[in-house]
Amino acid sequence: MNRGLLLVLSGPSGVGKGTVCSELRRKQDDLIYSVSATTRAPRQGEVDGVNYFFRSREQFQDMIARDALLEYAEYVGNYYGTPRDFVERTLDSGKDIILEIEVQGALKVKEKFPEGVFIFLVPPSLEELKERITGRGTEAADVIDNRMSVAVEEMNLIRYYDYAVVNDEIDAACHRIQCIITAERCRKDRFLAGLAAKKETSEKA
Ligand SMILES: Nc1nc2c(ncn2[C@@H]2O[C@H](COP(=O)(O)OP(=O)(O)O)[C@@H](O)[C@H]2O)c(=O)[nH]1
Ligand SMILES: Nc1ncnc2c1ncn2[C@@H]1O[C@H](COP(=O)(O)OP(=O)(O)O)[C@@H](O)[C@H]1O
Repeated sequence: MNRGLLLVLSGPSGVGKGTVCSELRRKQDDLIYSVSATTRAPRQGEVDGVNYFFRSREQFQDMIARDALLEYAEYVGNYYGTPRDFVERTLDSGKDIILEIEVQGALKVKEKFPEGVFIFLVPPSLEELKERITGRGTEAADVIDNRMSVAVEEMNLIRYYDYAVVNDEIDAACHRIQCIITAERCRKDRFLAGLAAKKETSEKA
């Protein structure tokens, strides 16, 4: 069985990762979506096991100690991490999986899965980014300032990614990501077909 593709969607907080990923979820049902664990409190409407696995700091530290996380990061005072088993099992079953995570965690995933496809979502401008974070209304003013200064630093990490996708409009950004997925699937198929052809030639020789 060929392993599935590992896709990572990252970018600064407030750029629209969650929004674009939800849209992708509606449009692309042949992708598996990884659910992260976090110590942050659930926002209104968020459901444990669907949006996140909401855990205490002790529970999260226990997951770290058991090496149950593929990566984790402390972000604006809370832990966020990707449960390892689910990702490994999905890839082993040949299915493609997408992780929607912040940039530090994405780079840690890259160390472990350099063959992954790393997509950086870019805001149309920093002004628009601040408006989106403020407009969402989930953060206090000091947290917004903190997130903005983190965001400016995070933009520098774009060079480690395979693709940059501007999130000007949700539909357009989603479409660009779908094009990347199609292209990467074709590339993988061509690569595997090439390997099979080589094997056949060497077996004949
Ligand atoms: N490293 C890492 N980051 C994550 C994970 N899950 C979510 N994040 C990121 O953590 C940041 C904060 O997430 P959240 O509190 O839900 O806020 P929001 O995404 O800005 O609405 C976002 O950039 C998420 O993409 C994870 O498993 N690992
Ligand atoms: N293309 C877009 N145009 C306008 N607003 C957007 C766009 N994408 C996301 N948003 C809004 O920006 C805010 C932050 O989006 P969110 O998905 O929570 O970001 P992230 O997950 O990257 O932190 C939300 O209020 C969302 O509705």
